[in-house]
Amino acid sequence: MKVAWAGSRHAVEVADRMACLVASDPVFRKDTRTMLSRKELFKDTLKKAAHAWKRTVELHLTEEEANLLRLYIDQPGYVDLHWVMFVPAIKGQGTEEQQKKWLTMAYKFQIIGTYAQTELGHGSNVQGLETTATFDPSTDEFIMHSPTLTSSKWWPGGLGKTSTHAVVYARLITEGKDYGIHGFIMQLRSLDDHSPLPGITIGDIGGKFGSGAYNSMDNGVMRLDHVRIPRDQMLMRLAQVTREGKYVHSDVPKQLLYGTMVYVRQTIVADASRALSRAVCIAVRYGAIRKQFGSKAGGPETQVLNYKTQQSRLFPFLASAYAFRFVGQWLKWLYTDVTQKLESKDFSTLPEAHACTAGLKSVTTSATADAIEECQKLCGGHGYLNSSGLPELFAVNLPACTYEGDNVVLLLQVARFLMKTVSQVASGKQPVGTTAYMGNIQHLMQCKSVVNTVEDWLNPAAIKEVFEARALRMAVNCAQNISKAPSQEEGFSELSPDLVEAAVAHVQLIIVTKFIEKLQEDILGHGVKEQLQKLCGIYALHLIHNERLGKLYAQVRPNAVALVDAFDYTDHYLGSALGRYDGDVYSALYKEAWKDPLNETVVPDGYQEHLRPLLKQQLKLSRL
Ligand SMILES: CCCCC/C=C\C/C=C\C/C=C\C/C=C\C/C=C\C=C\C(=O)SCCNC(=O)CCNC(=O)[C@H](O)C(C)(C)COP(=O)(O)OP(=O)(O)OC[C@H]1O[C@@H](n2cnc3c(N)ncnc32)[C@H](O)[C@@H]1OP(=O)(O)O
Ligand SMILES: Cc1cc2nc3c(=O)[nH]c(=O)nc-3n(C[C@H](O)[C@H](O)[C@H](O)COP(=O)(O)OP(=O)(O)OC[C@H]3O[C@@H](n4cnc5c(N)ncnc54)[C@H](O)[C@@H]3O)c2cc1C
Repeated sequence: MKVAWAGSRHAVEVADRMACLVASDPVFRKDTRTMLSRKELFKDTLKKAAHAWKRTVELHLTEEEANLLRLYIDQPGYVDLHWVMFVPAIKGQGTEEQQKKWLTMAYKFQIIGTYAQTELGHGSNVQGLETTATFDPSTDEFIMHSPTLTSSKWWPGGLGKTSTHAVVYARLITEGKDYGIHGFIMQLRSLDDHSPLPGITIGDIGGKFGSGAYNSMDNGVMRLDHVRIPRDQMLMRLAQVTREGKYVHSDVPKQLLYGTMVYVRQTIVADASRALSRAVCIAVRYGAIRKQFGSKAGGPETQVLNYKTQQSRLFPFLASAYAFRFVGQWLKWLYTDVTQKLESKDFSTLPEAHACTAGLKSVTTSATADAIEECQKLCGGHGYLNSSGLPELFAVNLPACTYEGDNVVLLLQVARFLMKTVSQVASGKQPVGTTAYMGNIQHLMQCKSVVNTVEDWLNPAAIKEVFEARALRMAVNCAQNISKAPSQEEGFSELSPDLVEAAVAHVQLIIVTKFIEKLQEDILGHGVKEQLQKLCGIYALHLIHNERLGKLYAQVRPNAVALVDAFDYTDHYLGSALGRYDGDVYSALYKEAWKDPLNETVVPDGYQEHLRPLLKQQLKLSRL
């Protein structure tokens, strides 16, 4: 089962090695992280990142191993933005020459970069960004400026205190004309003493939700006051400005400017499956240990995991963790395929890549955030403790519903793609890729229920057809209602709640389809495929509230712990007294409690000043 989850024996081996490397290194301890002040936590993050780099160099780690090291350290910090966004942005939007110059320094960590797109006034609406980059032909420079308060760059990770450079997105103005948003490389801080360069005001935007969590990341604010950069620091793969100031657009779609976001969205689907699997691992293992209430005859108490209500709340999340893992593996293939096609100037699959990355990022992160919160409740009071690992897991992963694109905004992008497809089908064009099912419109719009017997509900072909019919009917219904509106734009706006639902149905069809396709592969291990088939059934049927679920839950229960052990997480990475592999929950909870600084003294600070006088006064009053 480990191989099915990890993807290959090699992946299992590398993951185990990196997880143990982190778990065995005291510098990477994280059990006291939620007890640190914001400044202590930030400094701890700098220490960990520097140590991780040192170990990477000492051990000659590969890029795959170094990424896993960063992942198992599990502490958001500037390195994430450097590797996950700054480097990909230069790769995707820089010329060969610019890549050579800047990536050489970035790979050697001679500079630390971030991705500065969002502003105080605009995040979702990229075309509404206000920062300006005005070309000055007299000096062959761009003048980078924040013309308004709302144009302040706001949120970029690492911007506050660590990044020395950034890819800054700004309105390109030359010869008096505004050509819209383009990317520029800017140095922000001195490489000698780390002080901000002239004209740059920069700092952290302040504390964020949850203790520990994303507070390890210095999300920053930056204002630019007519800062000059050389013309060759405009990322010029997609468009150029000549020495004379002429704007020249390359023969590539302007949406490639958004390429970095598409890349990160596809990685986030894998992150969501990982975060969800961690929460499910904790809740399932704890549910097998925790006993509450026994038979009336005074028999042994019952494992809470045996309660049908616990199973009906928890097992869909177990199934979703596997479903998101498999669709994330497919999405990584799709992204790679589209990127290869782009190299040969084949842009035909760009819309599909945008719709799939946007839709899957949205659906998986929303489901994961909701599931982690529910896993906290599934663990009762102890799920609320930081030592359970669940509050921090929730706090770190909740923003994934917003960063890299607000989930509703992204679903509306999917809806736009679906409406275009429906109109193309109406004009006789055969859809391909993830919308191919829409070409079967006659059959799917009229087909009676393809599932008549209870057993049909476990027939993958029948389930797939049910999800195709559901998605198609919702999309066609929206298209028909939009066509009745005074204009396409008004109709789209009026129908946007329904369009979001139709987009979710389409994305859930993709997830179900990829789970079914995964089960058609050779899957190693005795009985593994059968278990995955049950999880596929649970994932699909829980989305349409089917009465077969109870039987499936009962069939999965005996293997539930084995299914979460297959995630192969160390206790260090799981970071949970409830989810420990050895199940020694109560002694772990008790031990963790005493680490809290509040327990450093038996009589608490503040007693003499505030509690003792009060108690004495009340005692005196009671004797009057
Ligand atoms: C982080 C640490 C965690 C610790 C754990 C450790 C390790 C974990 C491993 C790695 C970390 C993983 C993840 C962490 C990474 C990120 C988190 C941290 C940082 C976050 C960074 C950010 O948030 S960066 C900023 C993100 N911002 C956005 O996403 C903005 C969203 N808005 C947009 O994308 C656009 O504004 C828009 C798409 C909504 C609208 O764009 P617009 O230009 O207005 O276009 P239209 O809507 O008019 O459409 C025009 C046509 O273009 C098509 N299109 C739009 N977008 C794209 C695209 N991206 N690709 C291709 N095509 C696109 C659109 O479909 C239209 O086409 P048609 O005209 O044919 O319909
Ligand atoms: C932890 C974290 C890290 C981040 N890191 C970075 C970073 O490194 N670099 C960077 O550039 N940015 C970063 N961001 C910013 C992030 O990308 C934006 O917050 C995100 O794109 C959402 O944009 P917004 O904040 O403007 O939300 P808004 O768009 O203002 O959303 C507010 C509400 O308006 C709704 N809404 C907006 N437009 C529409 C519409 N057309 N139709 C219907 N509803 C709509 C949304 O659904 C939402 O409910 C980060 C954010 C977070 C939380």
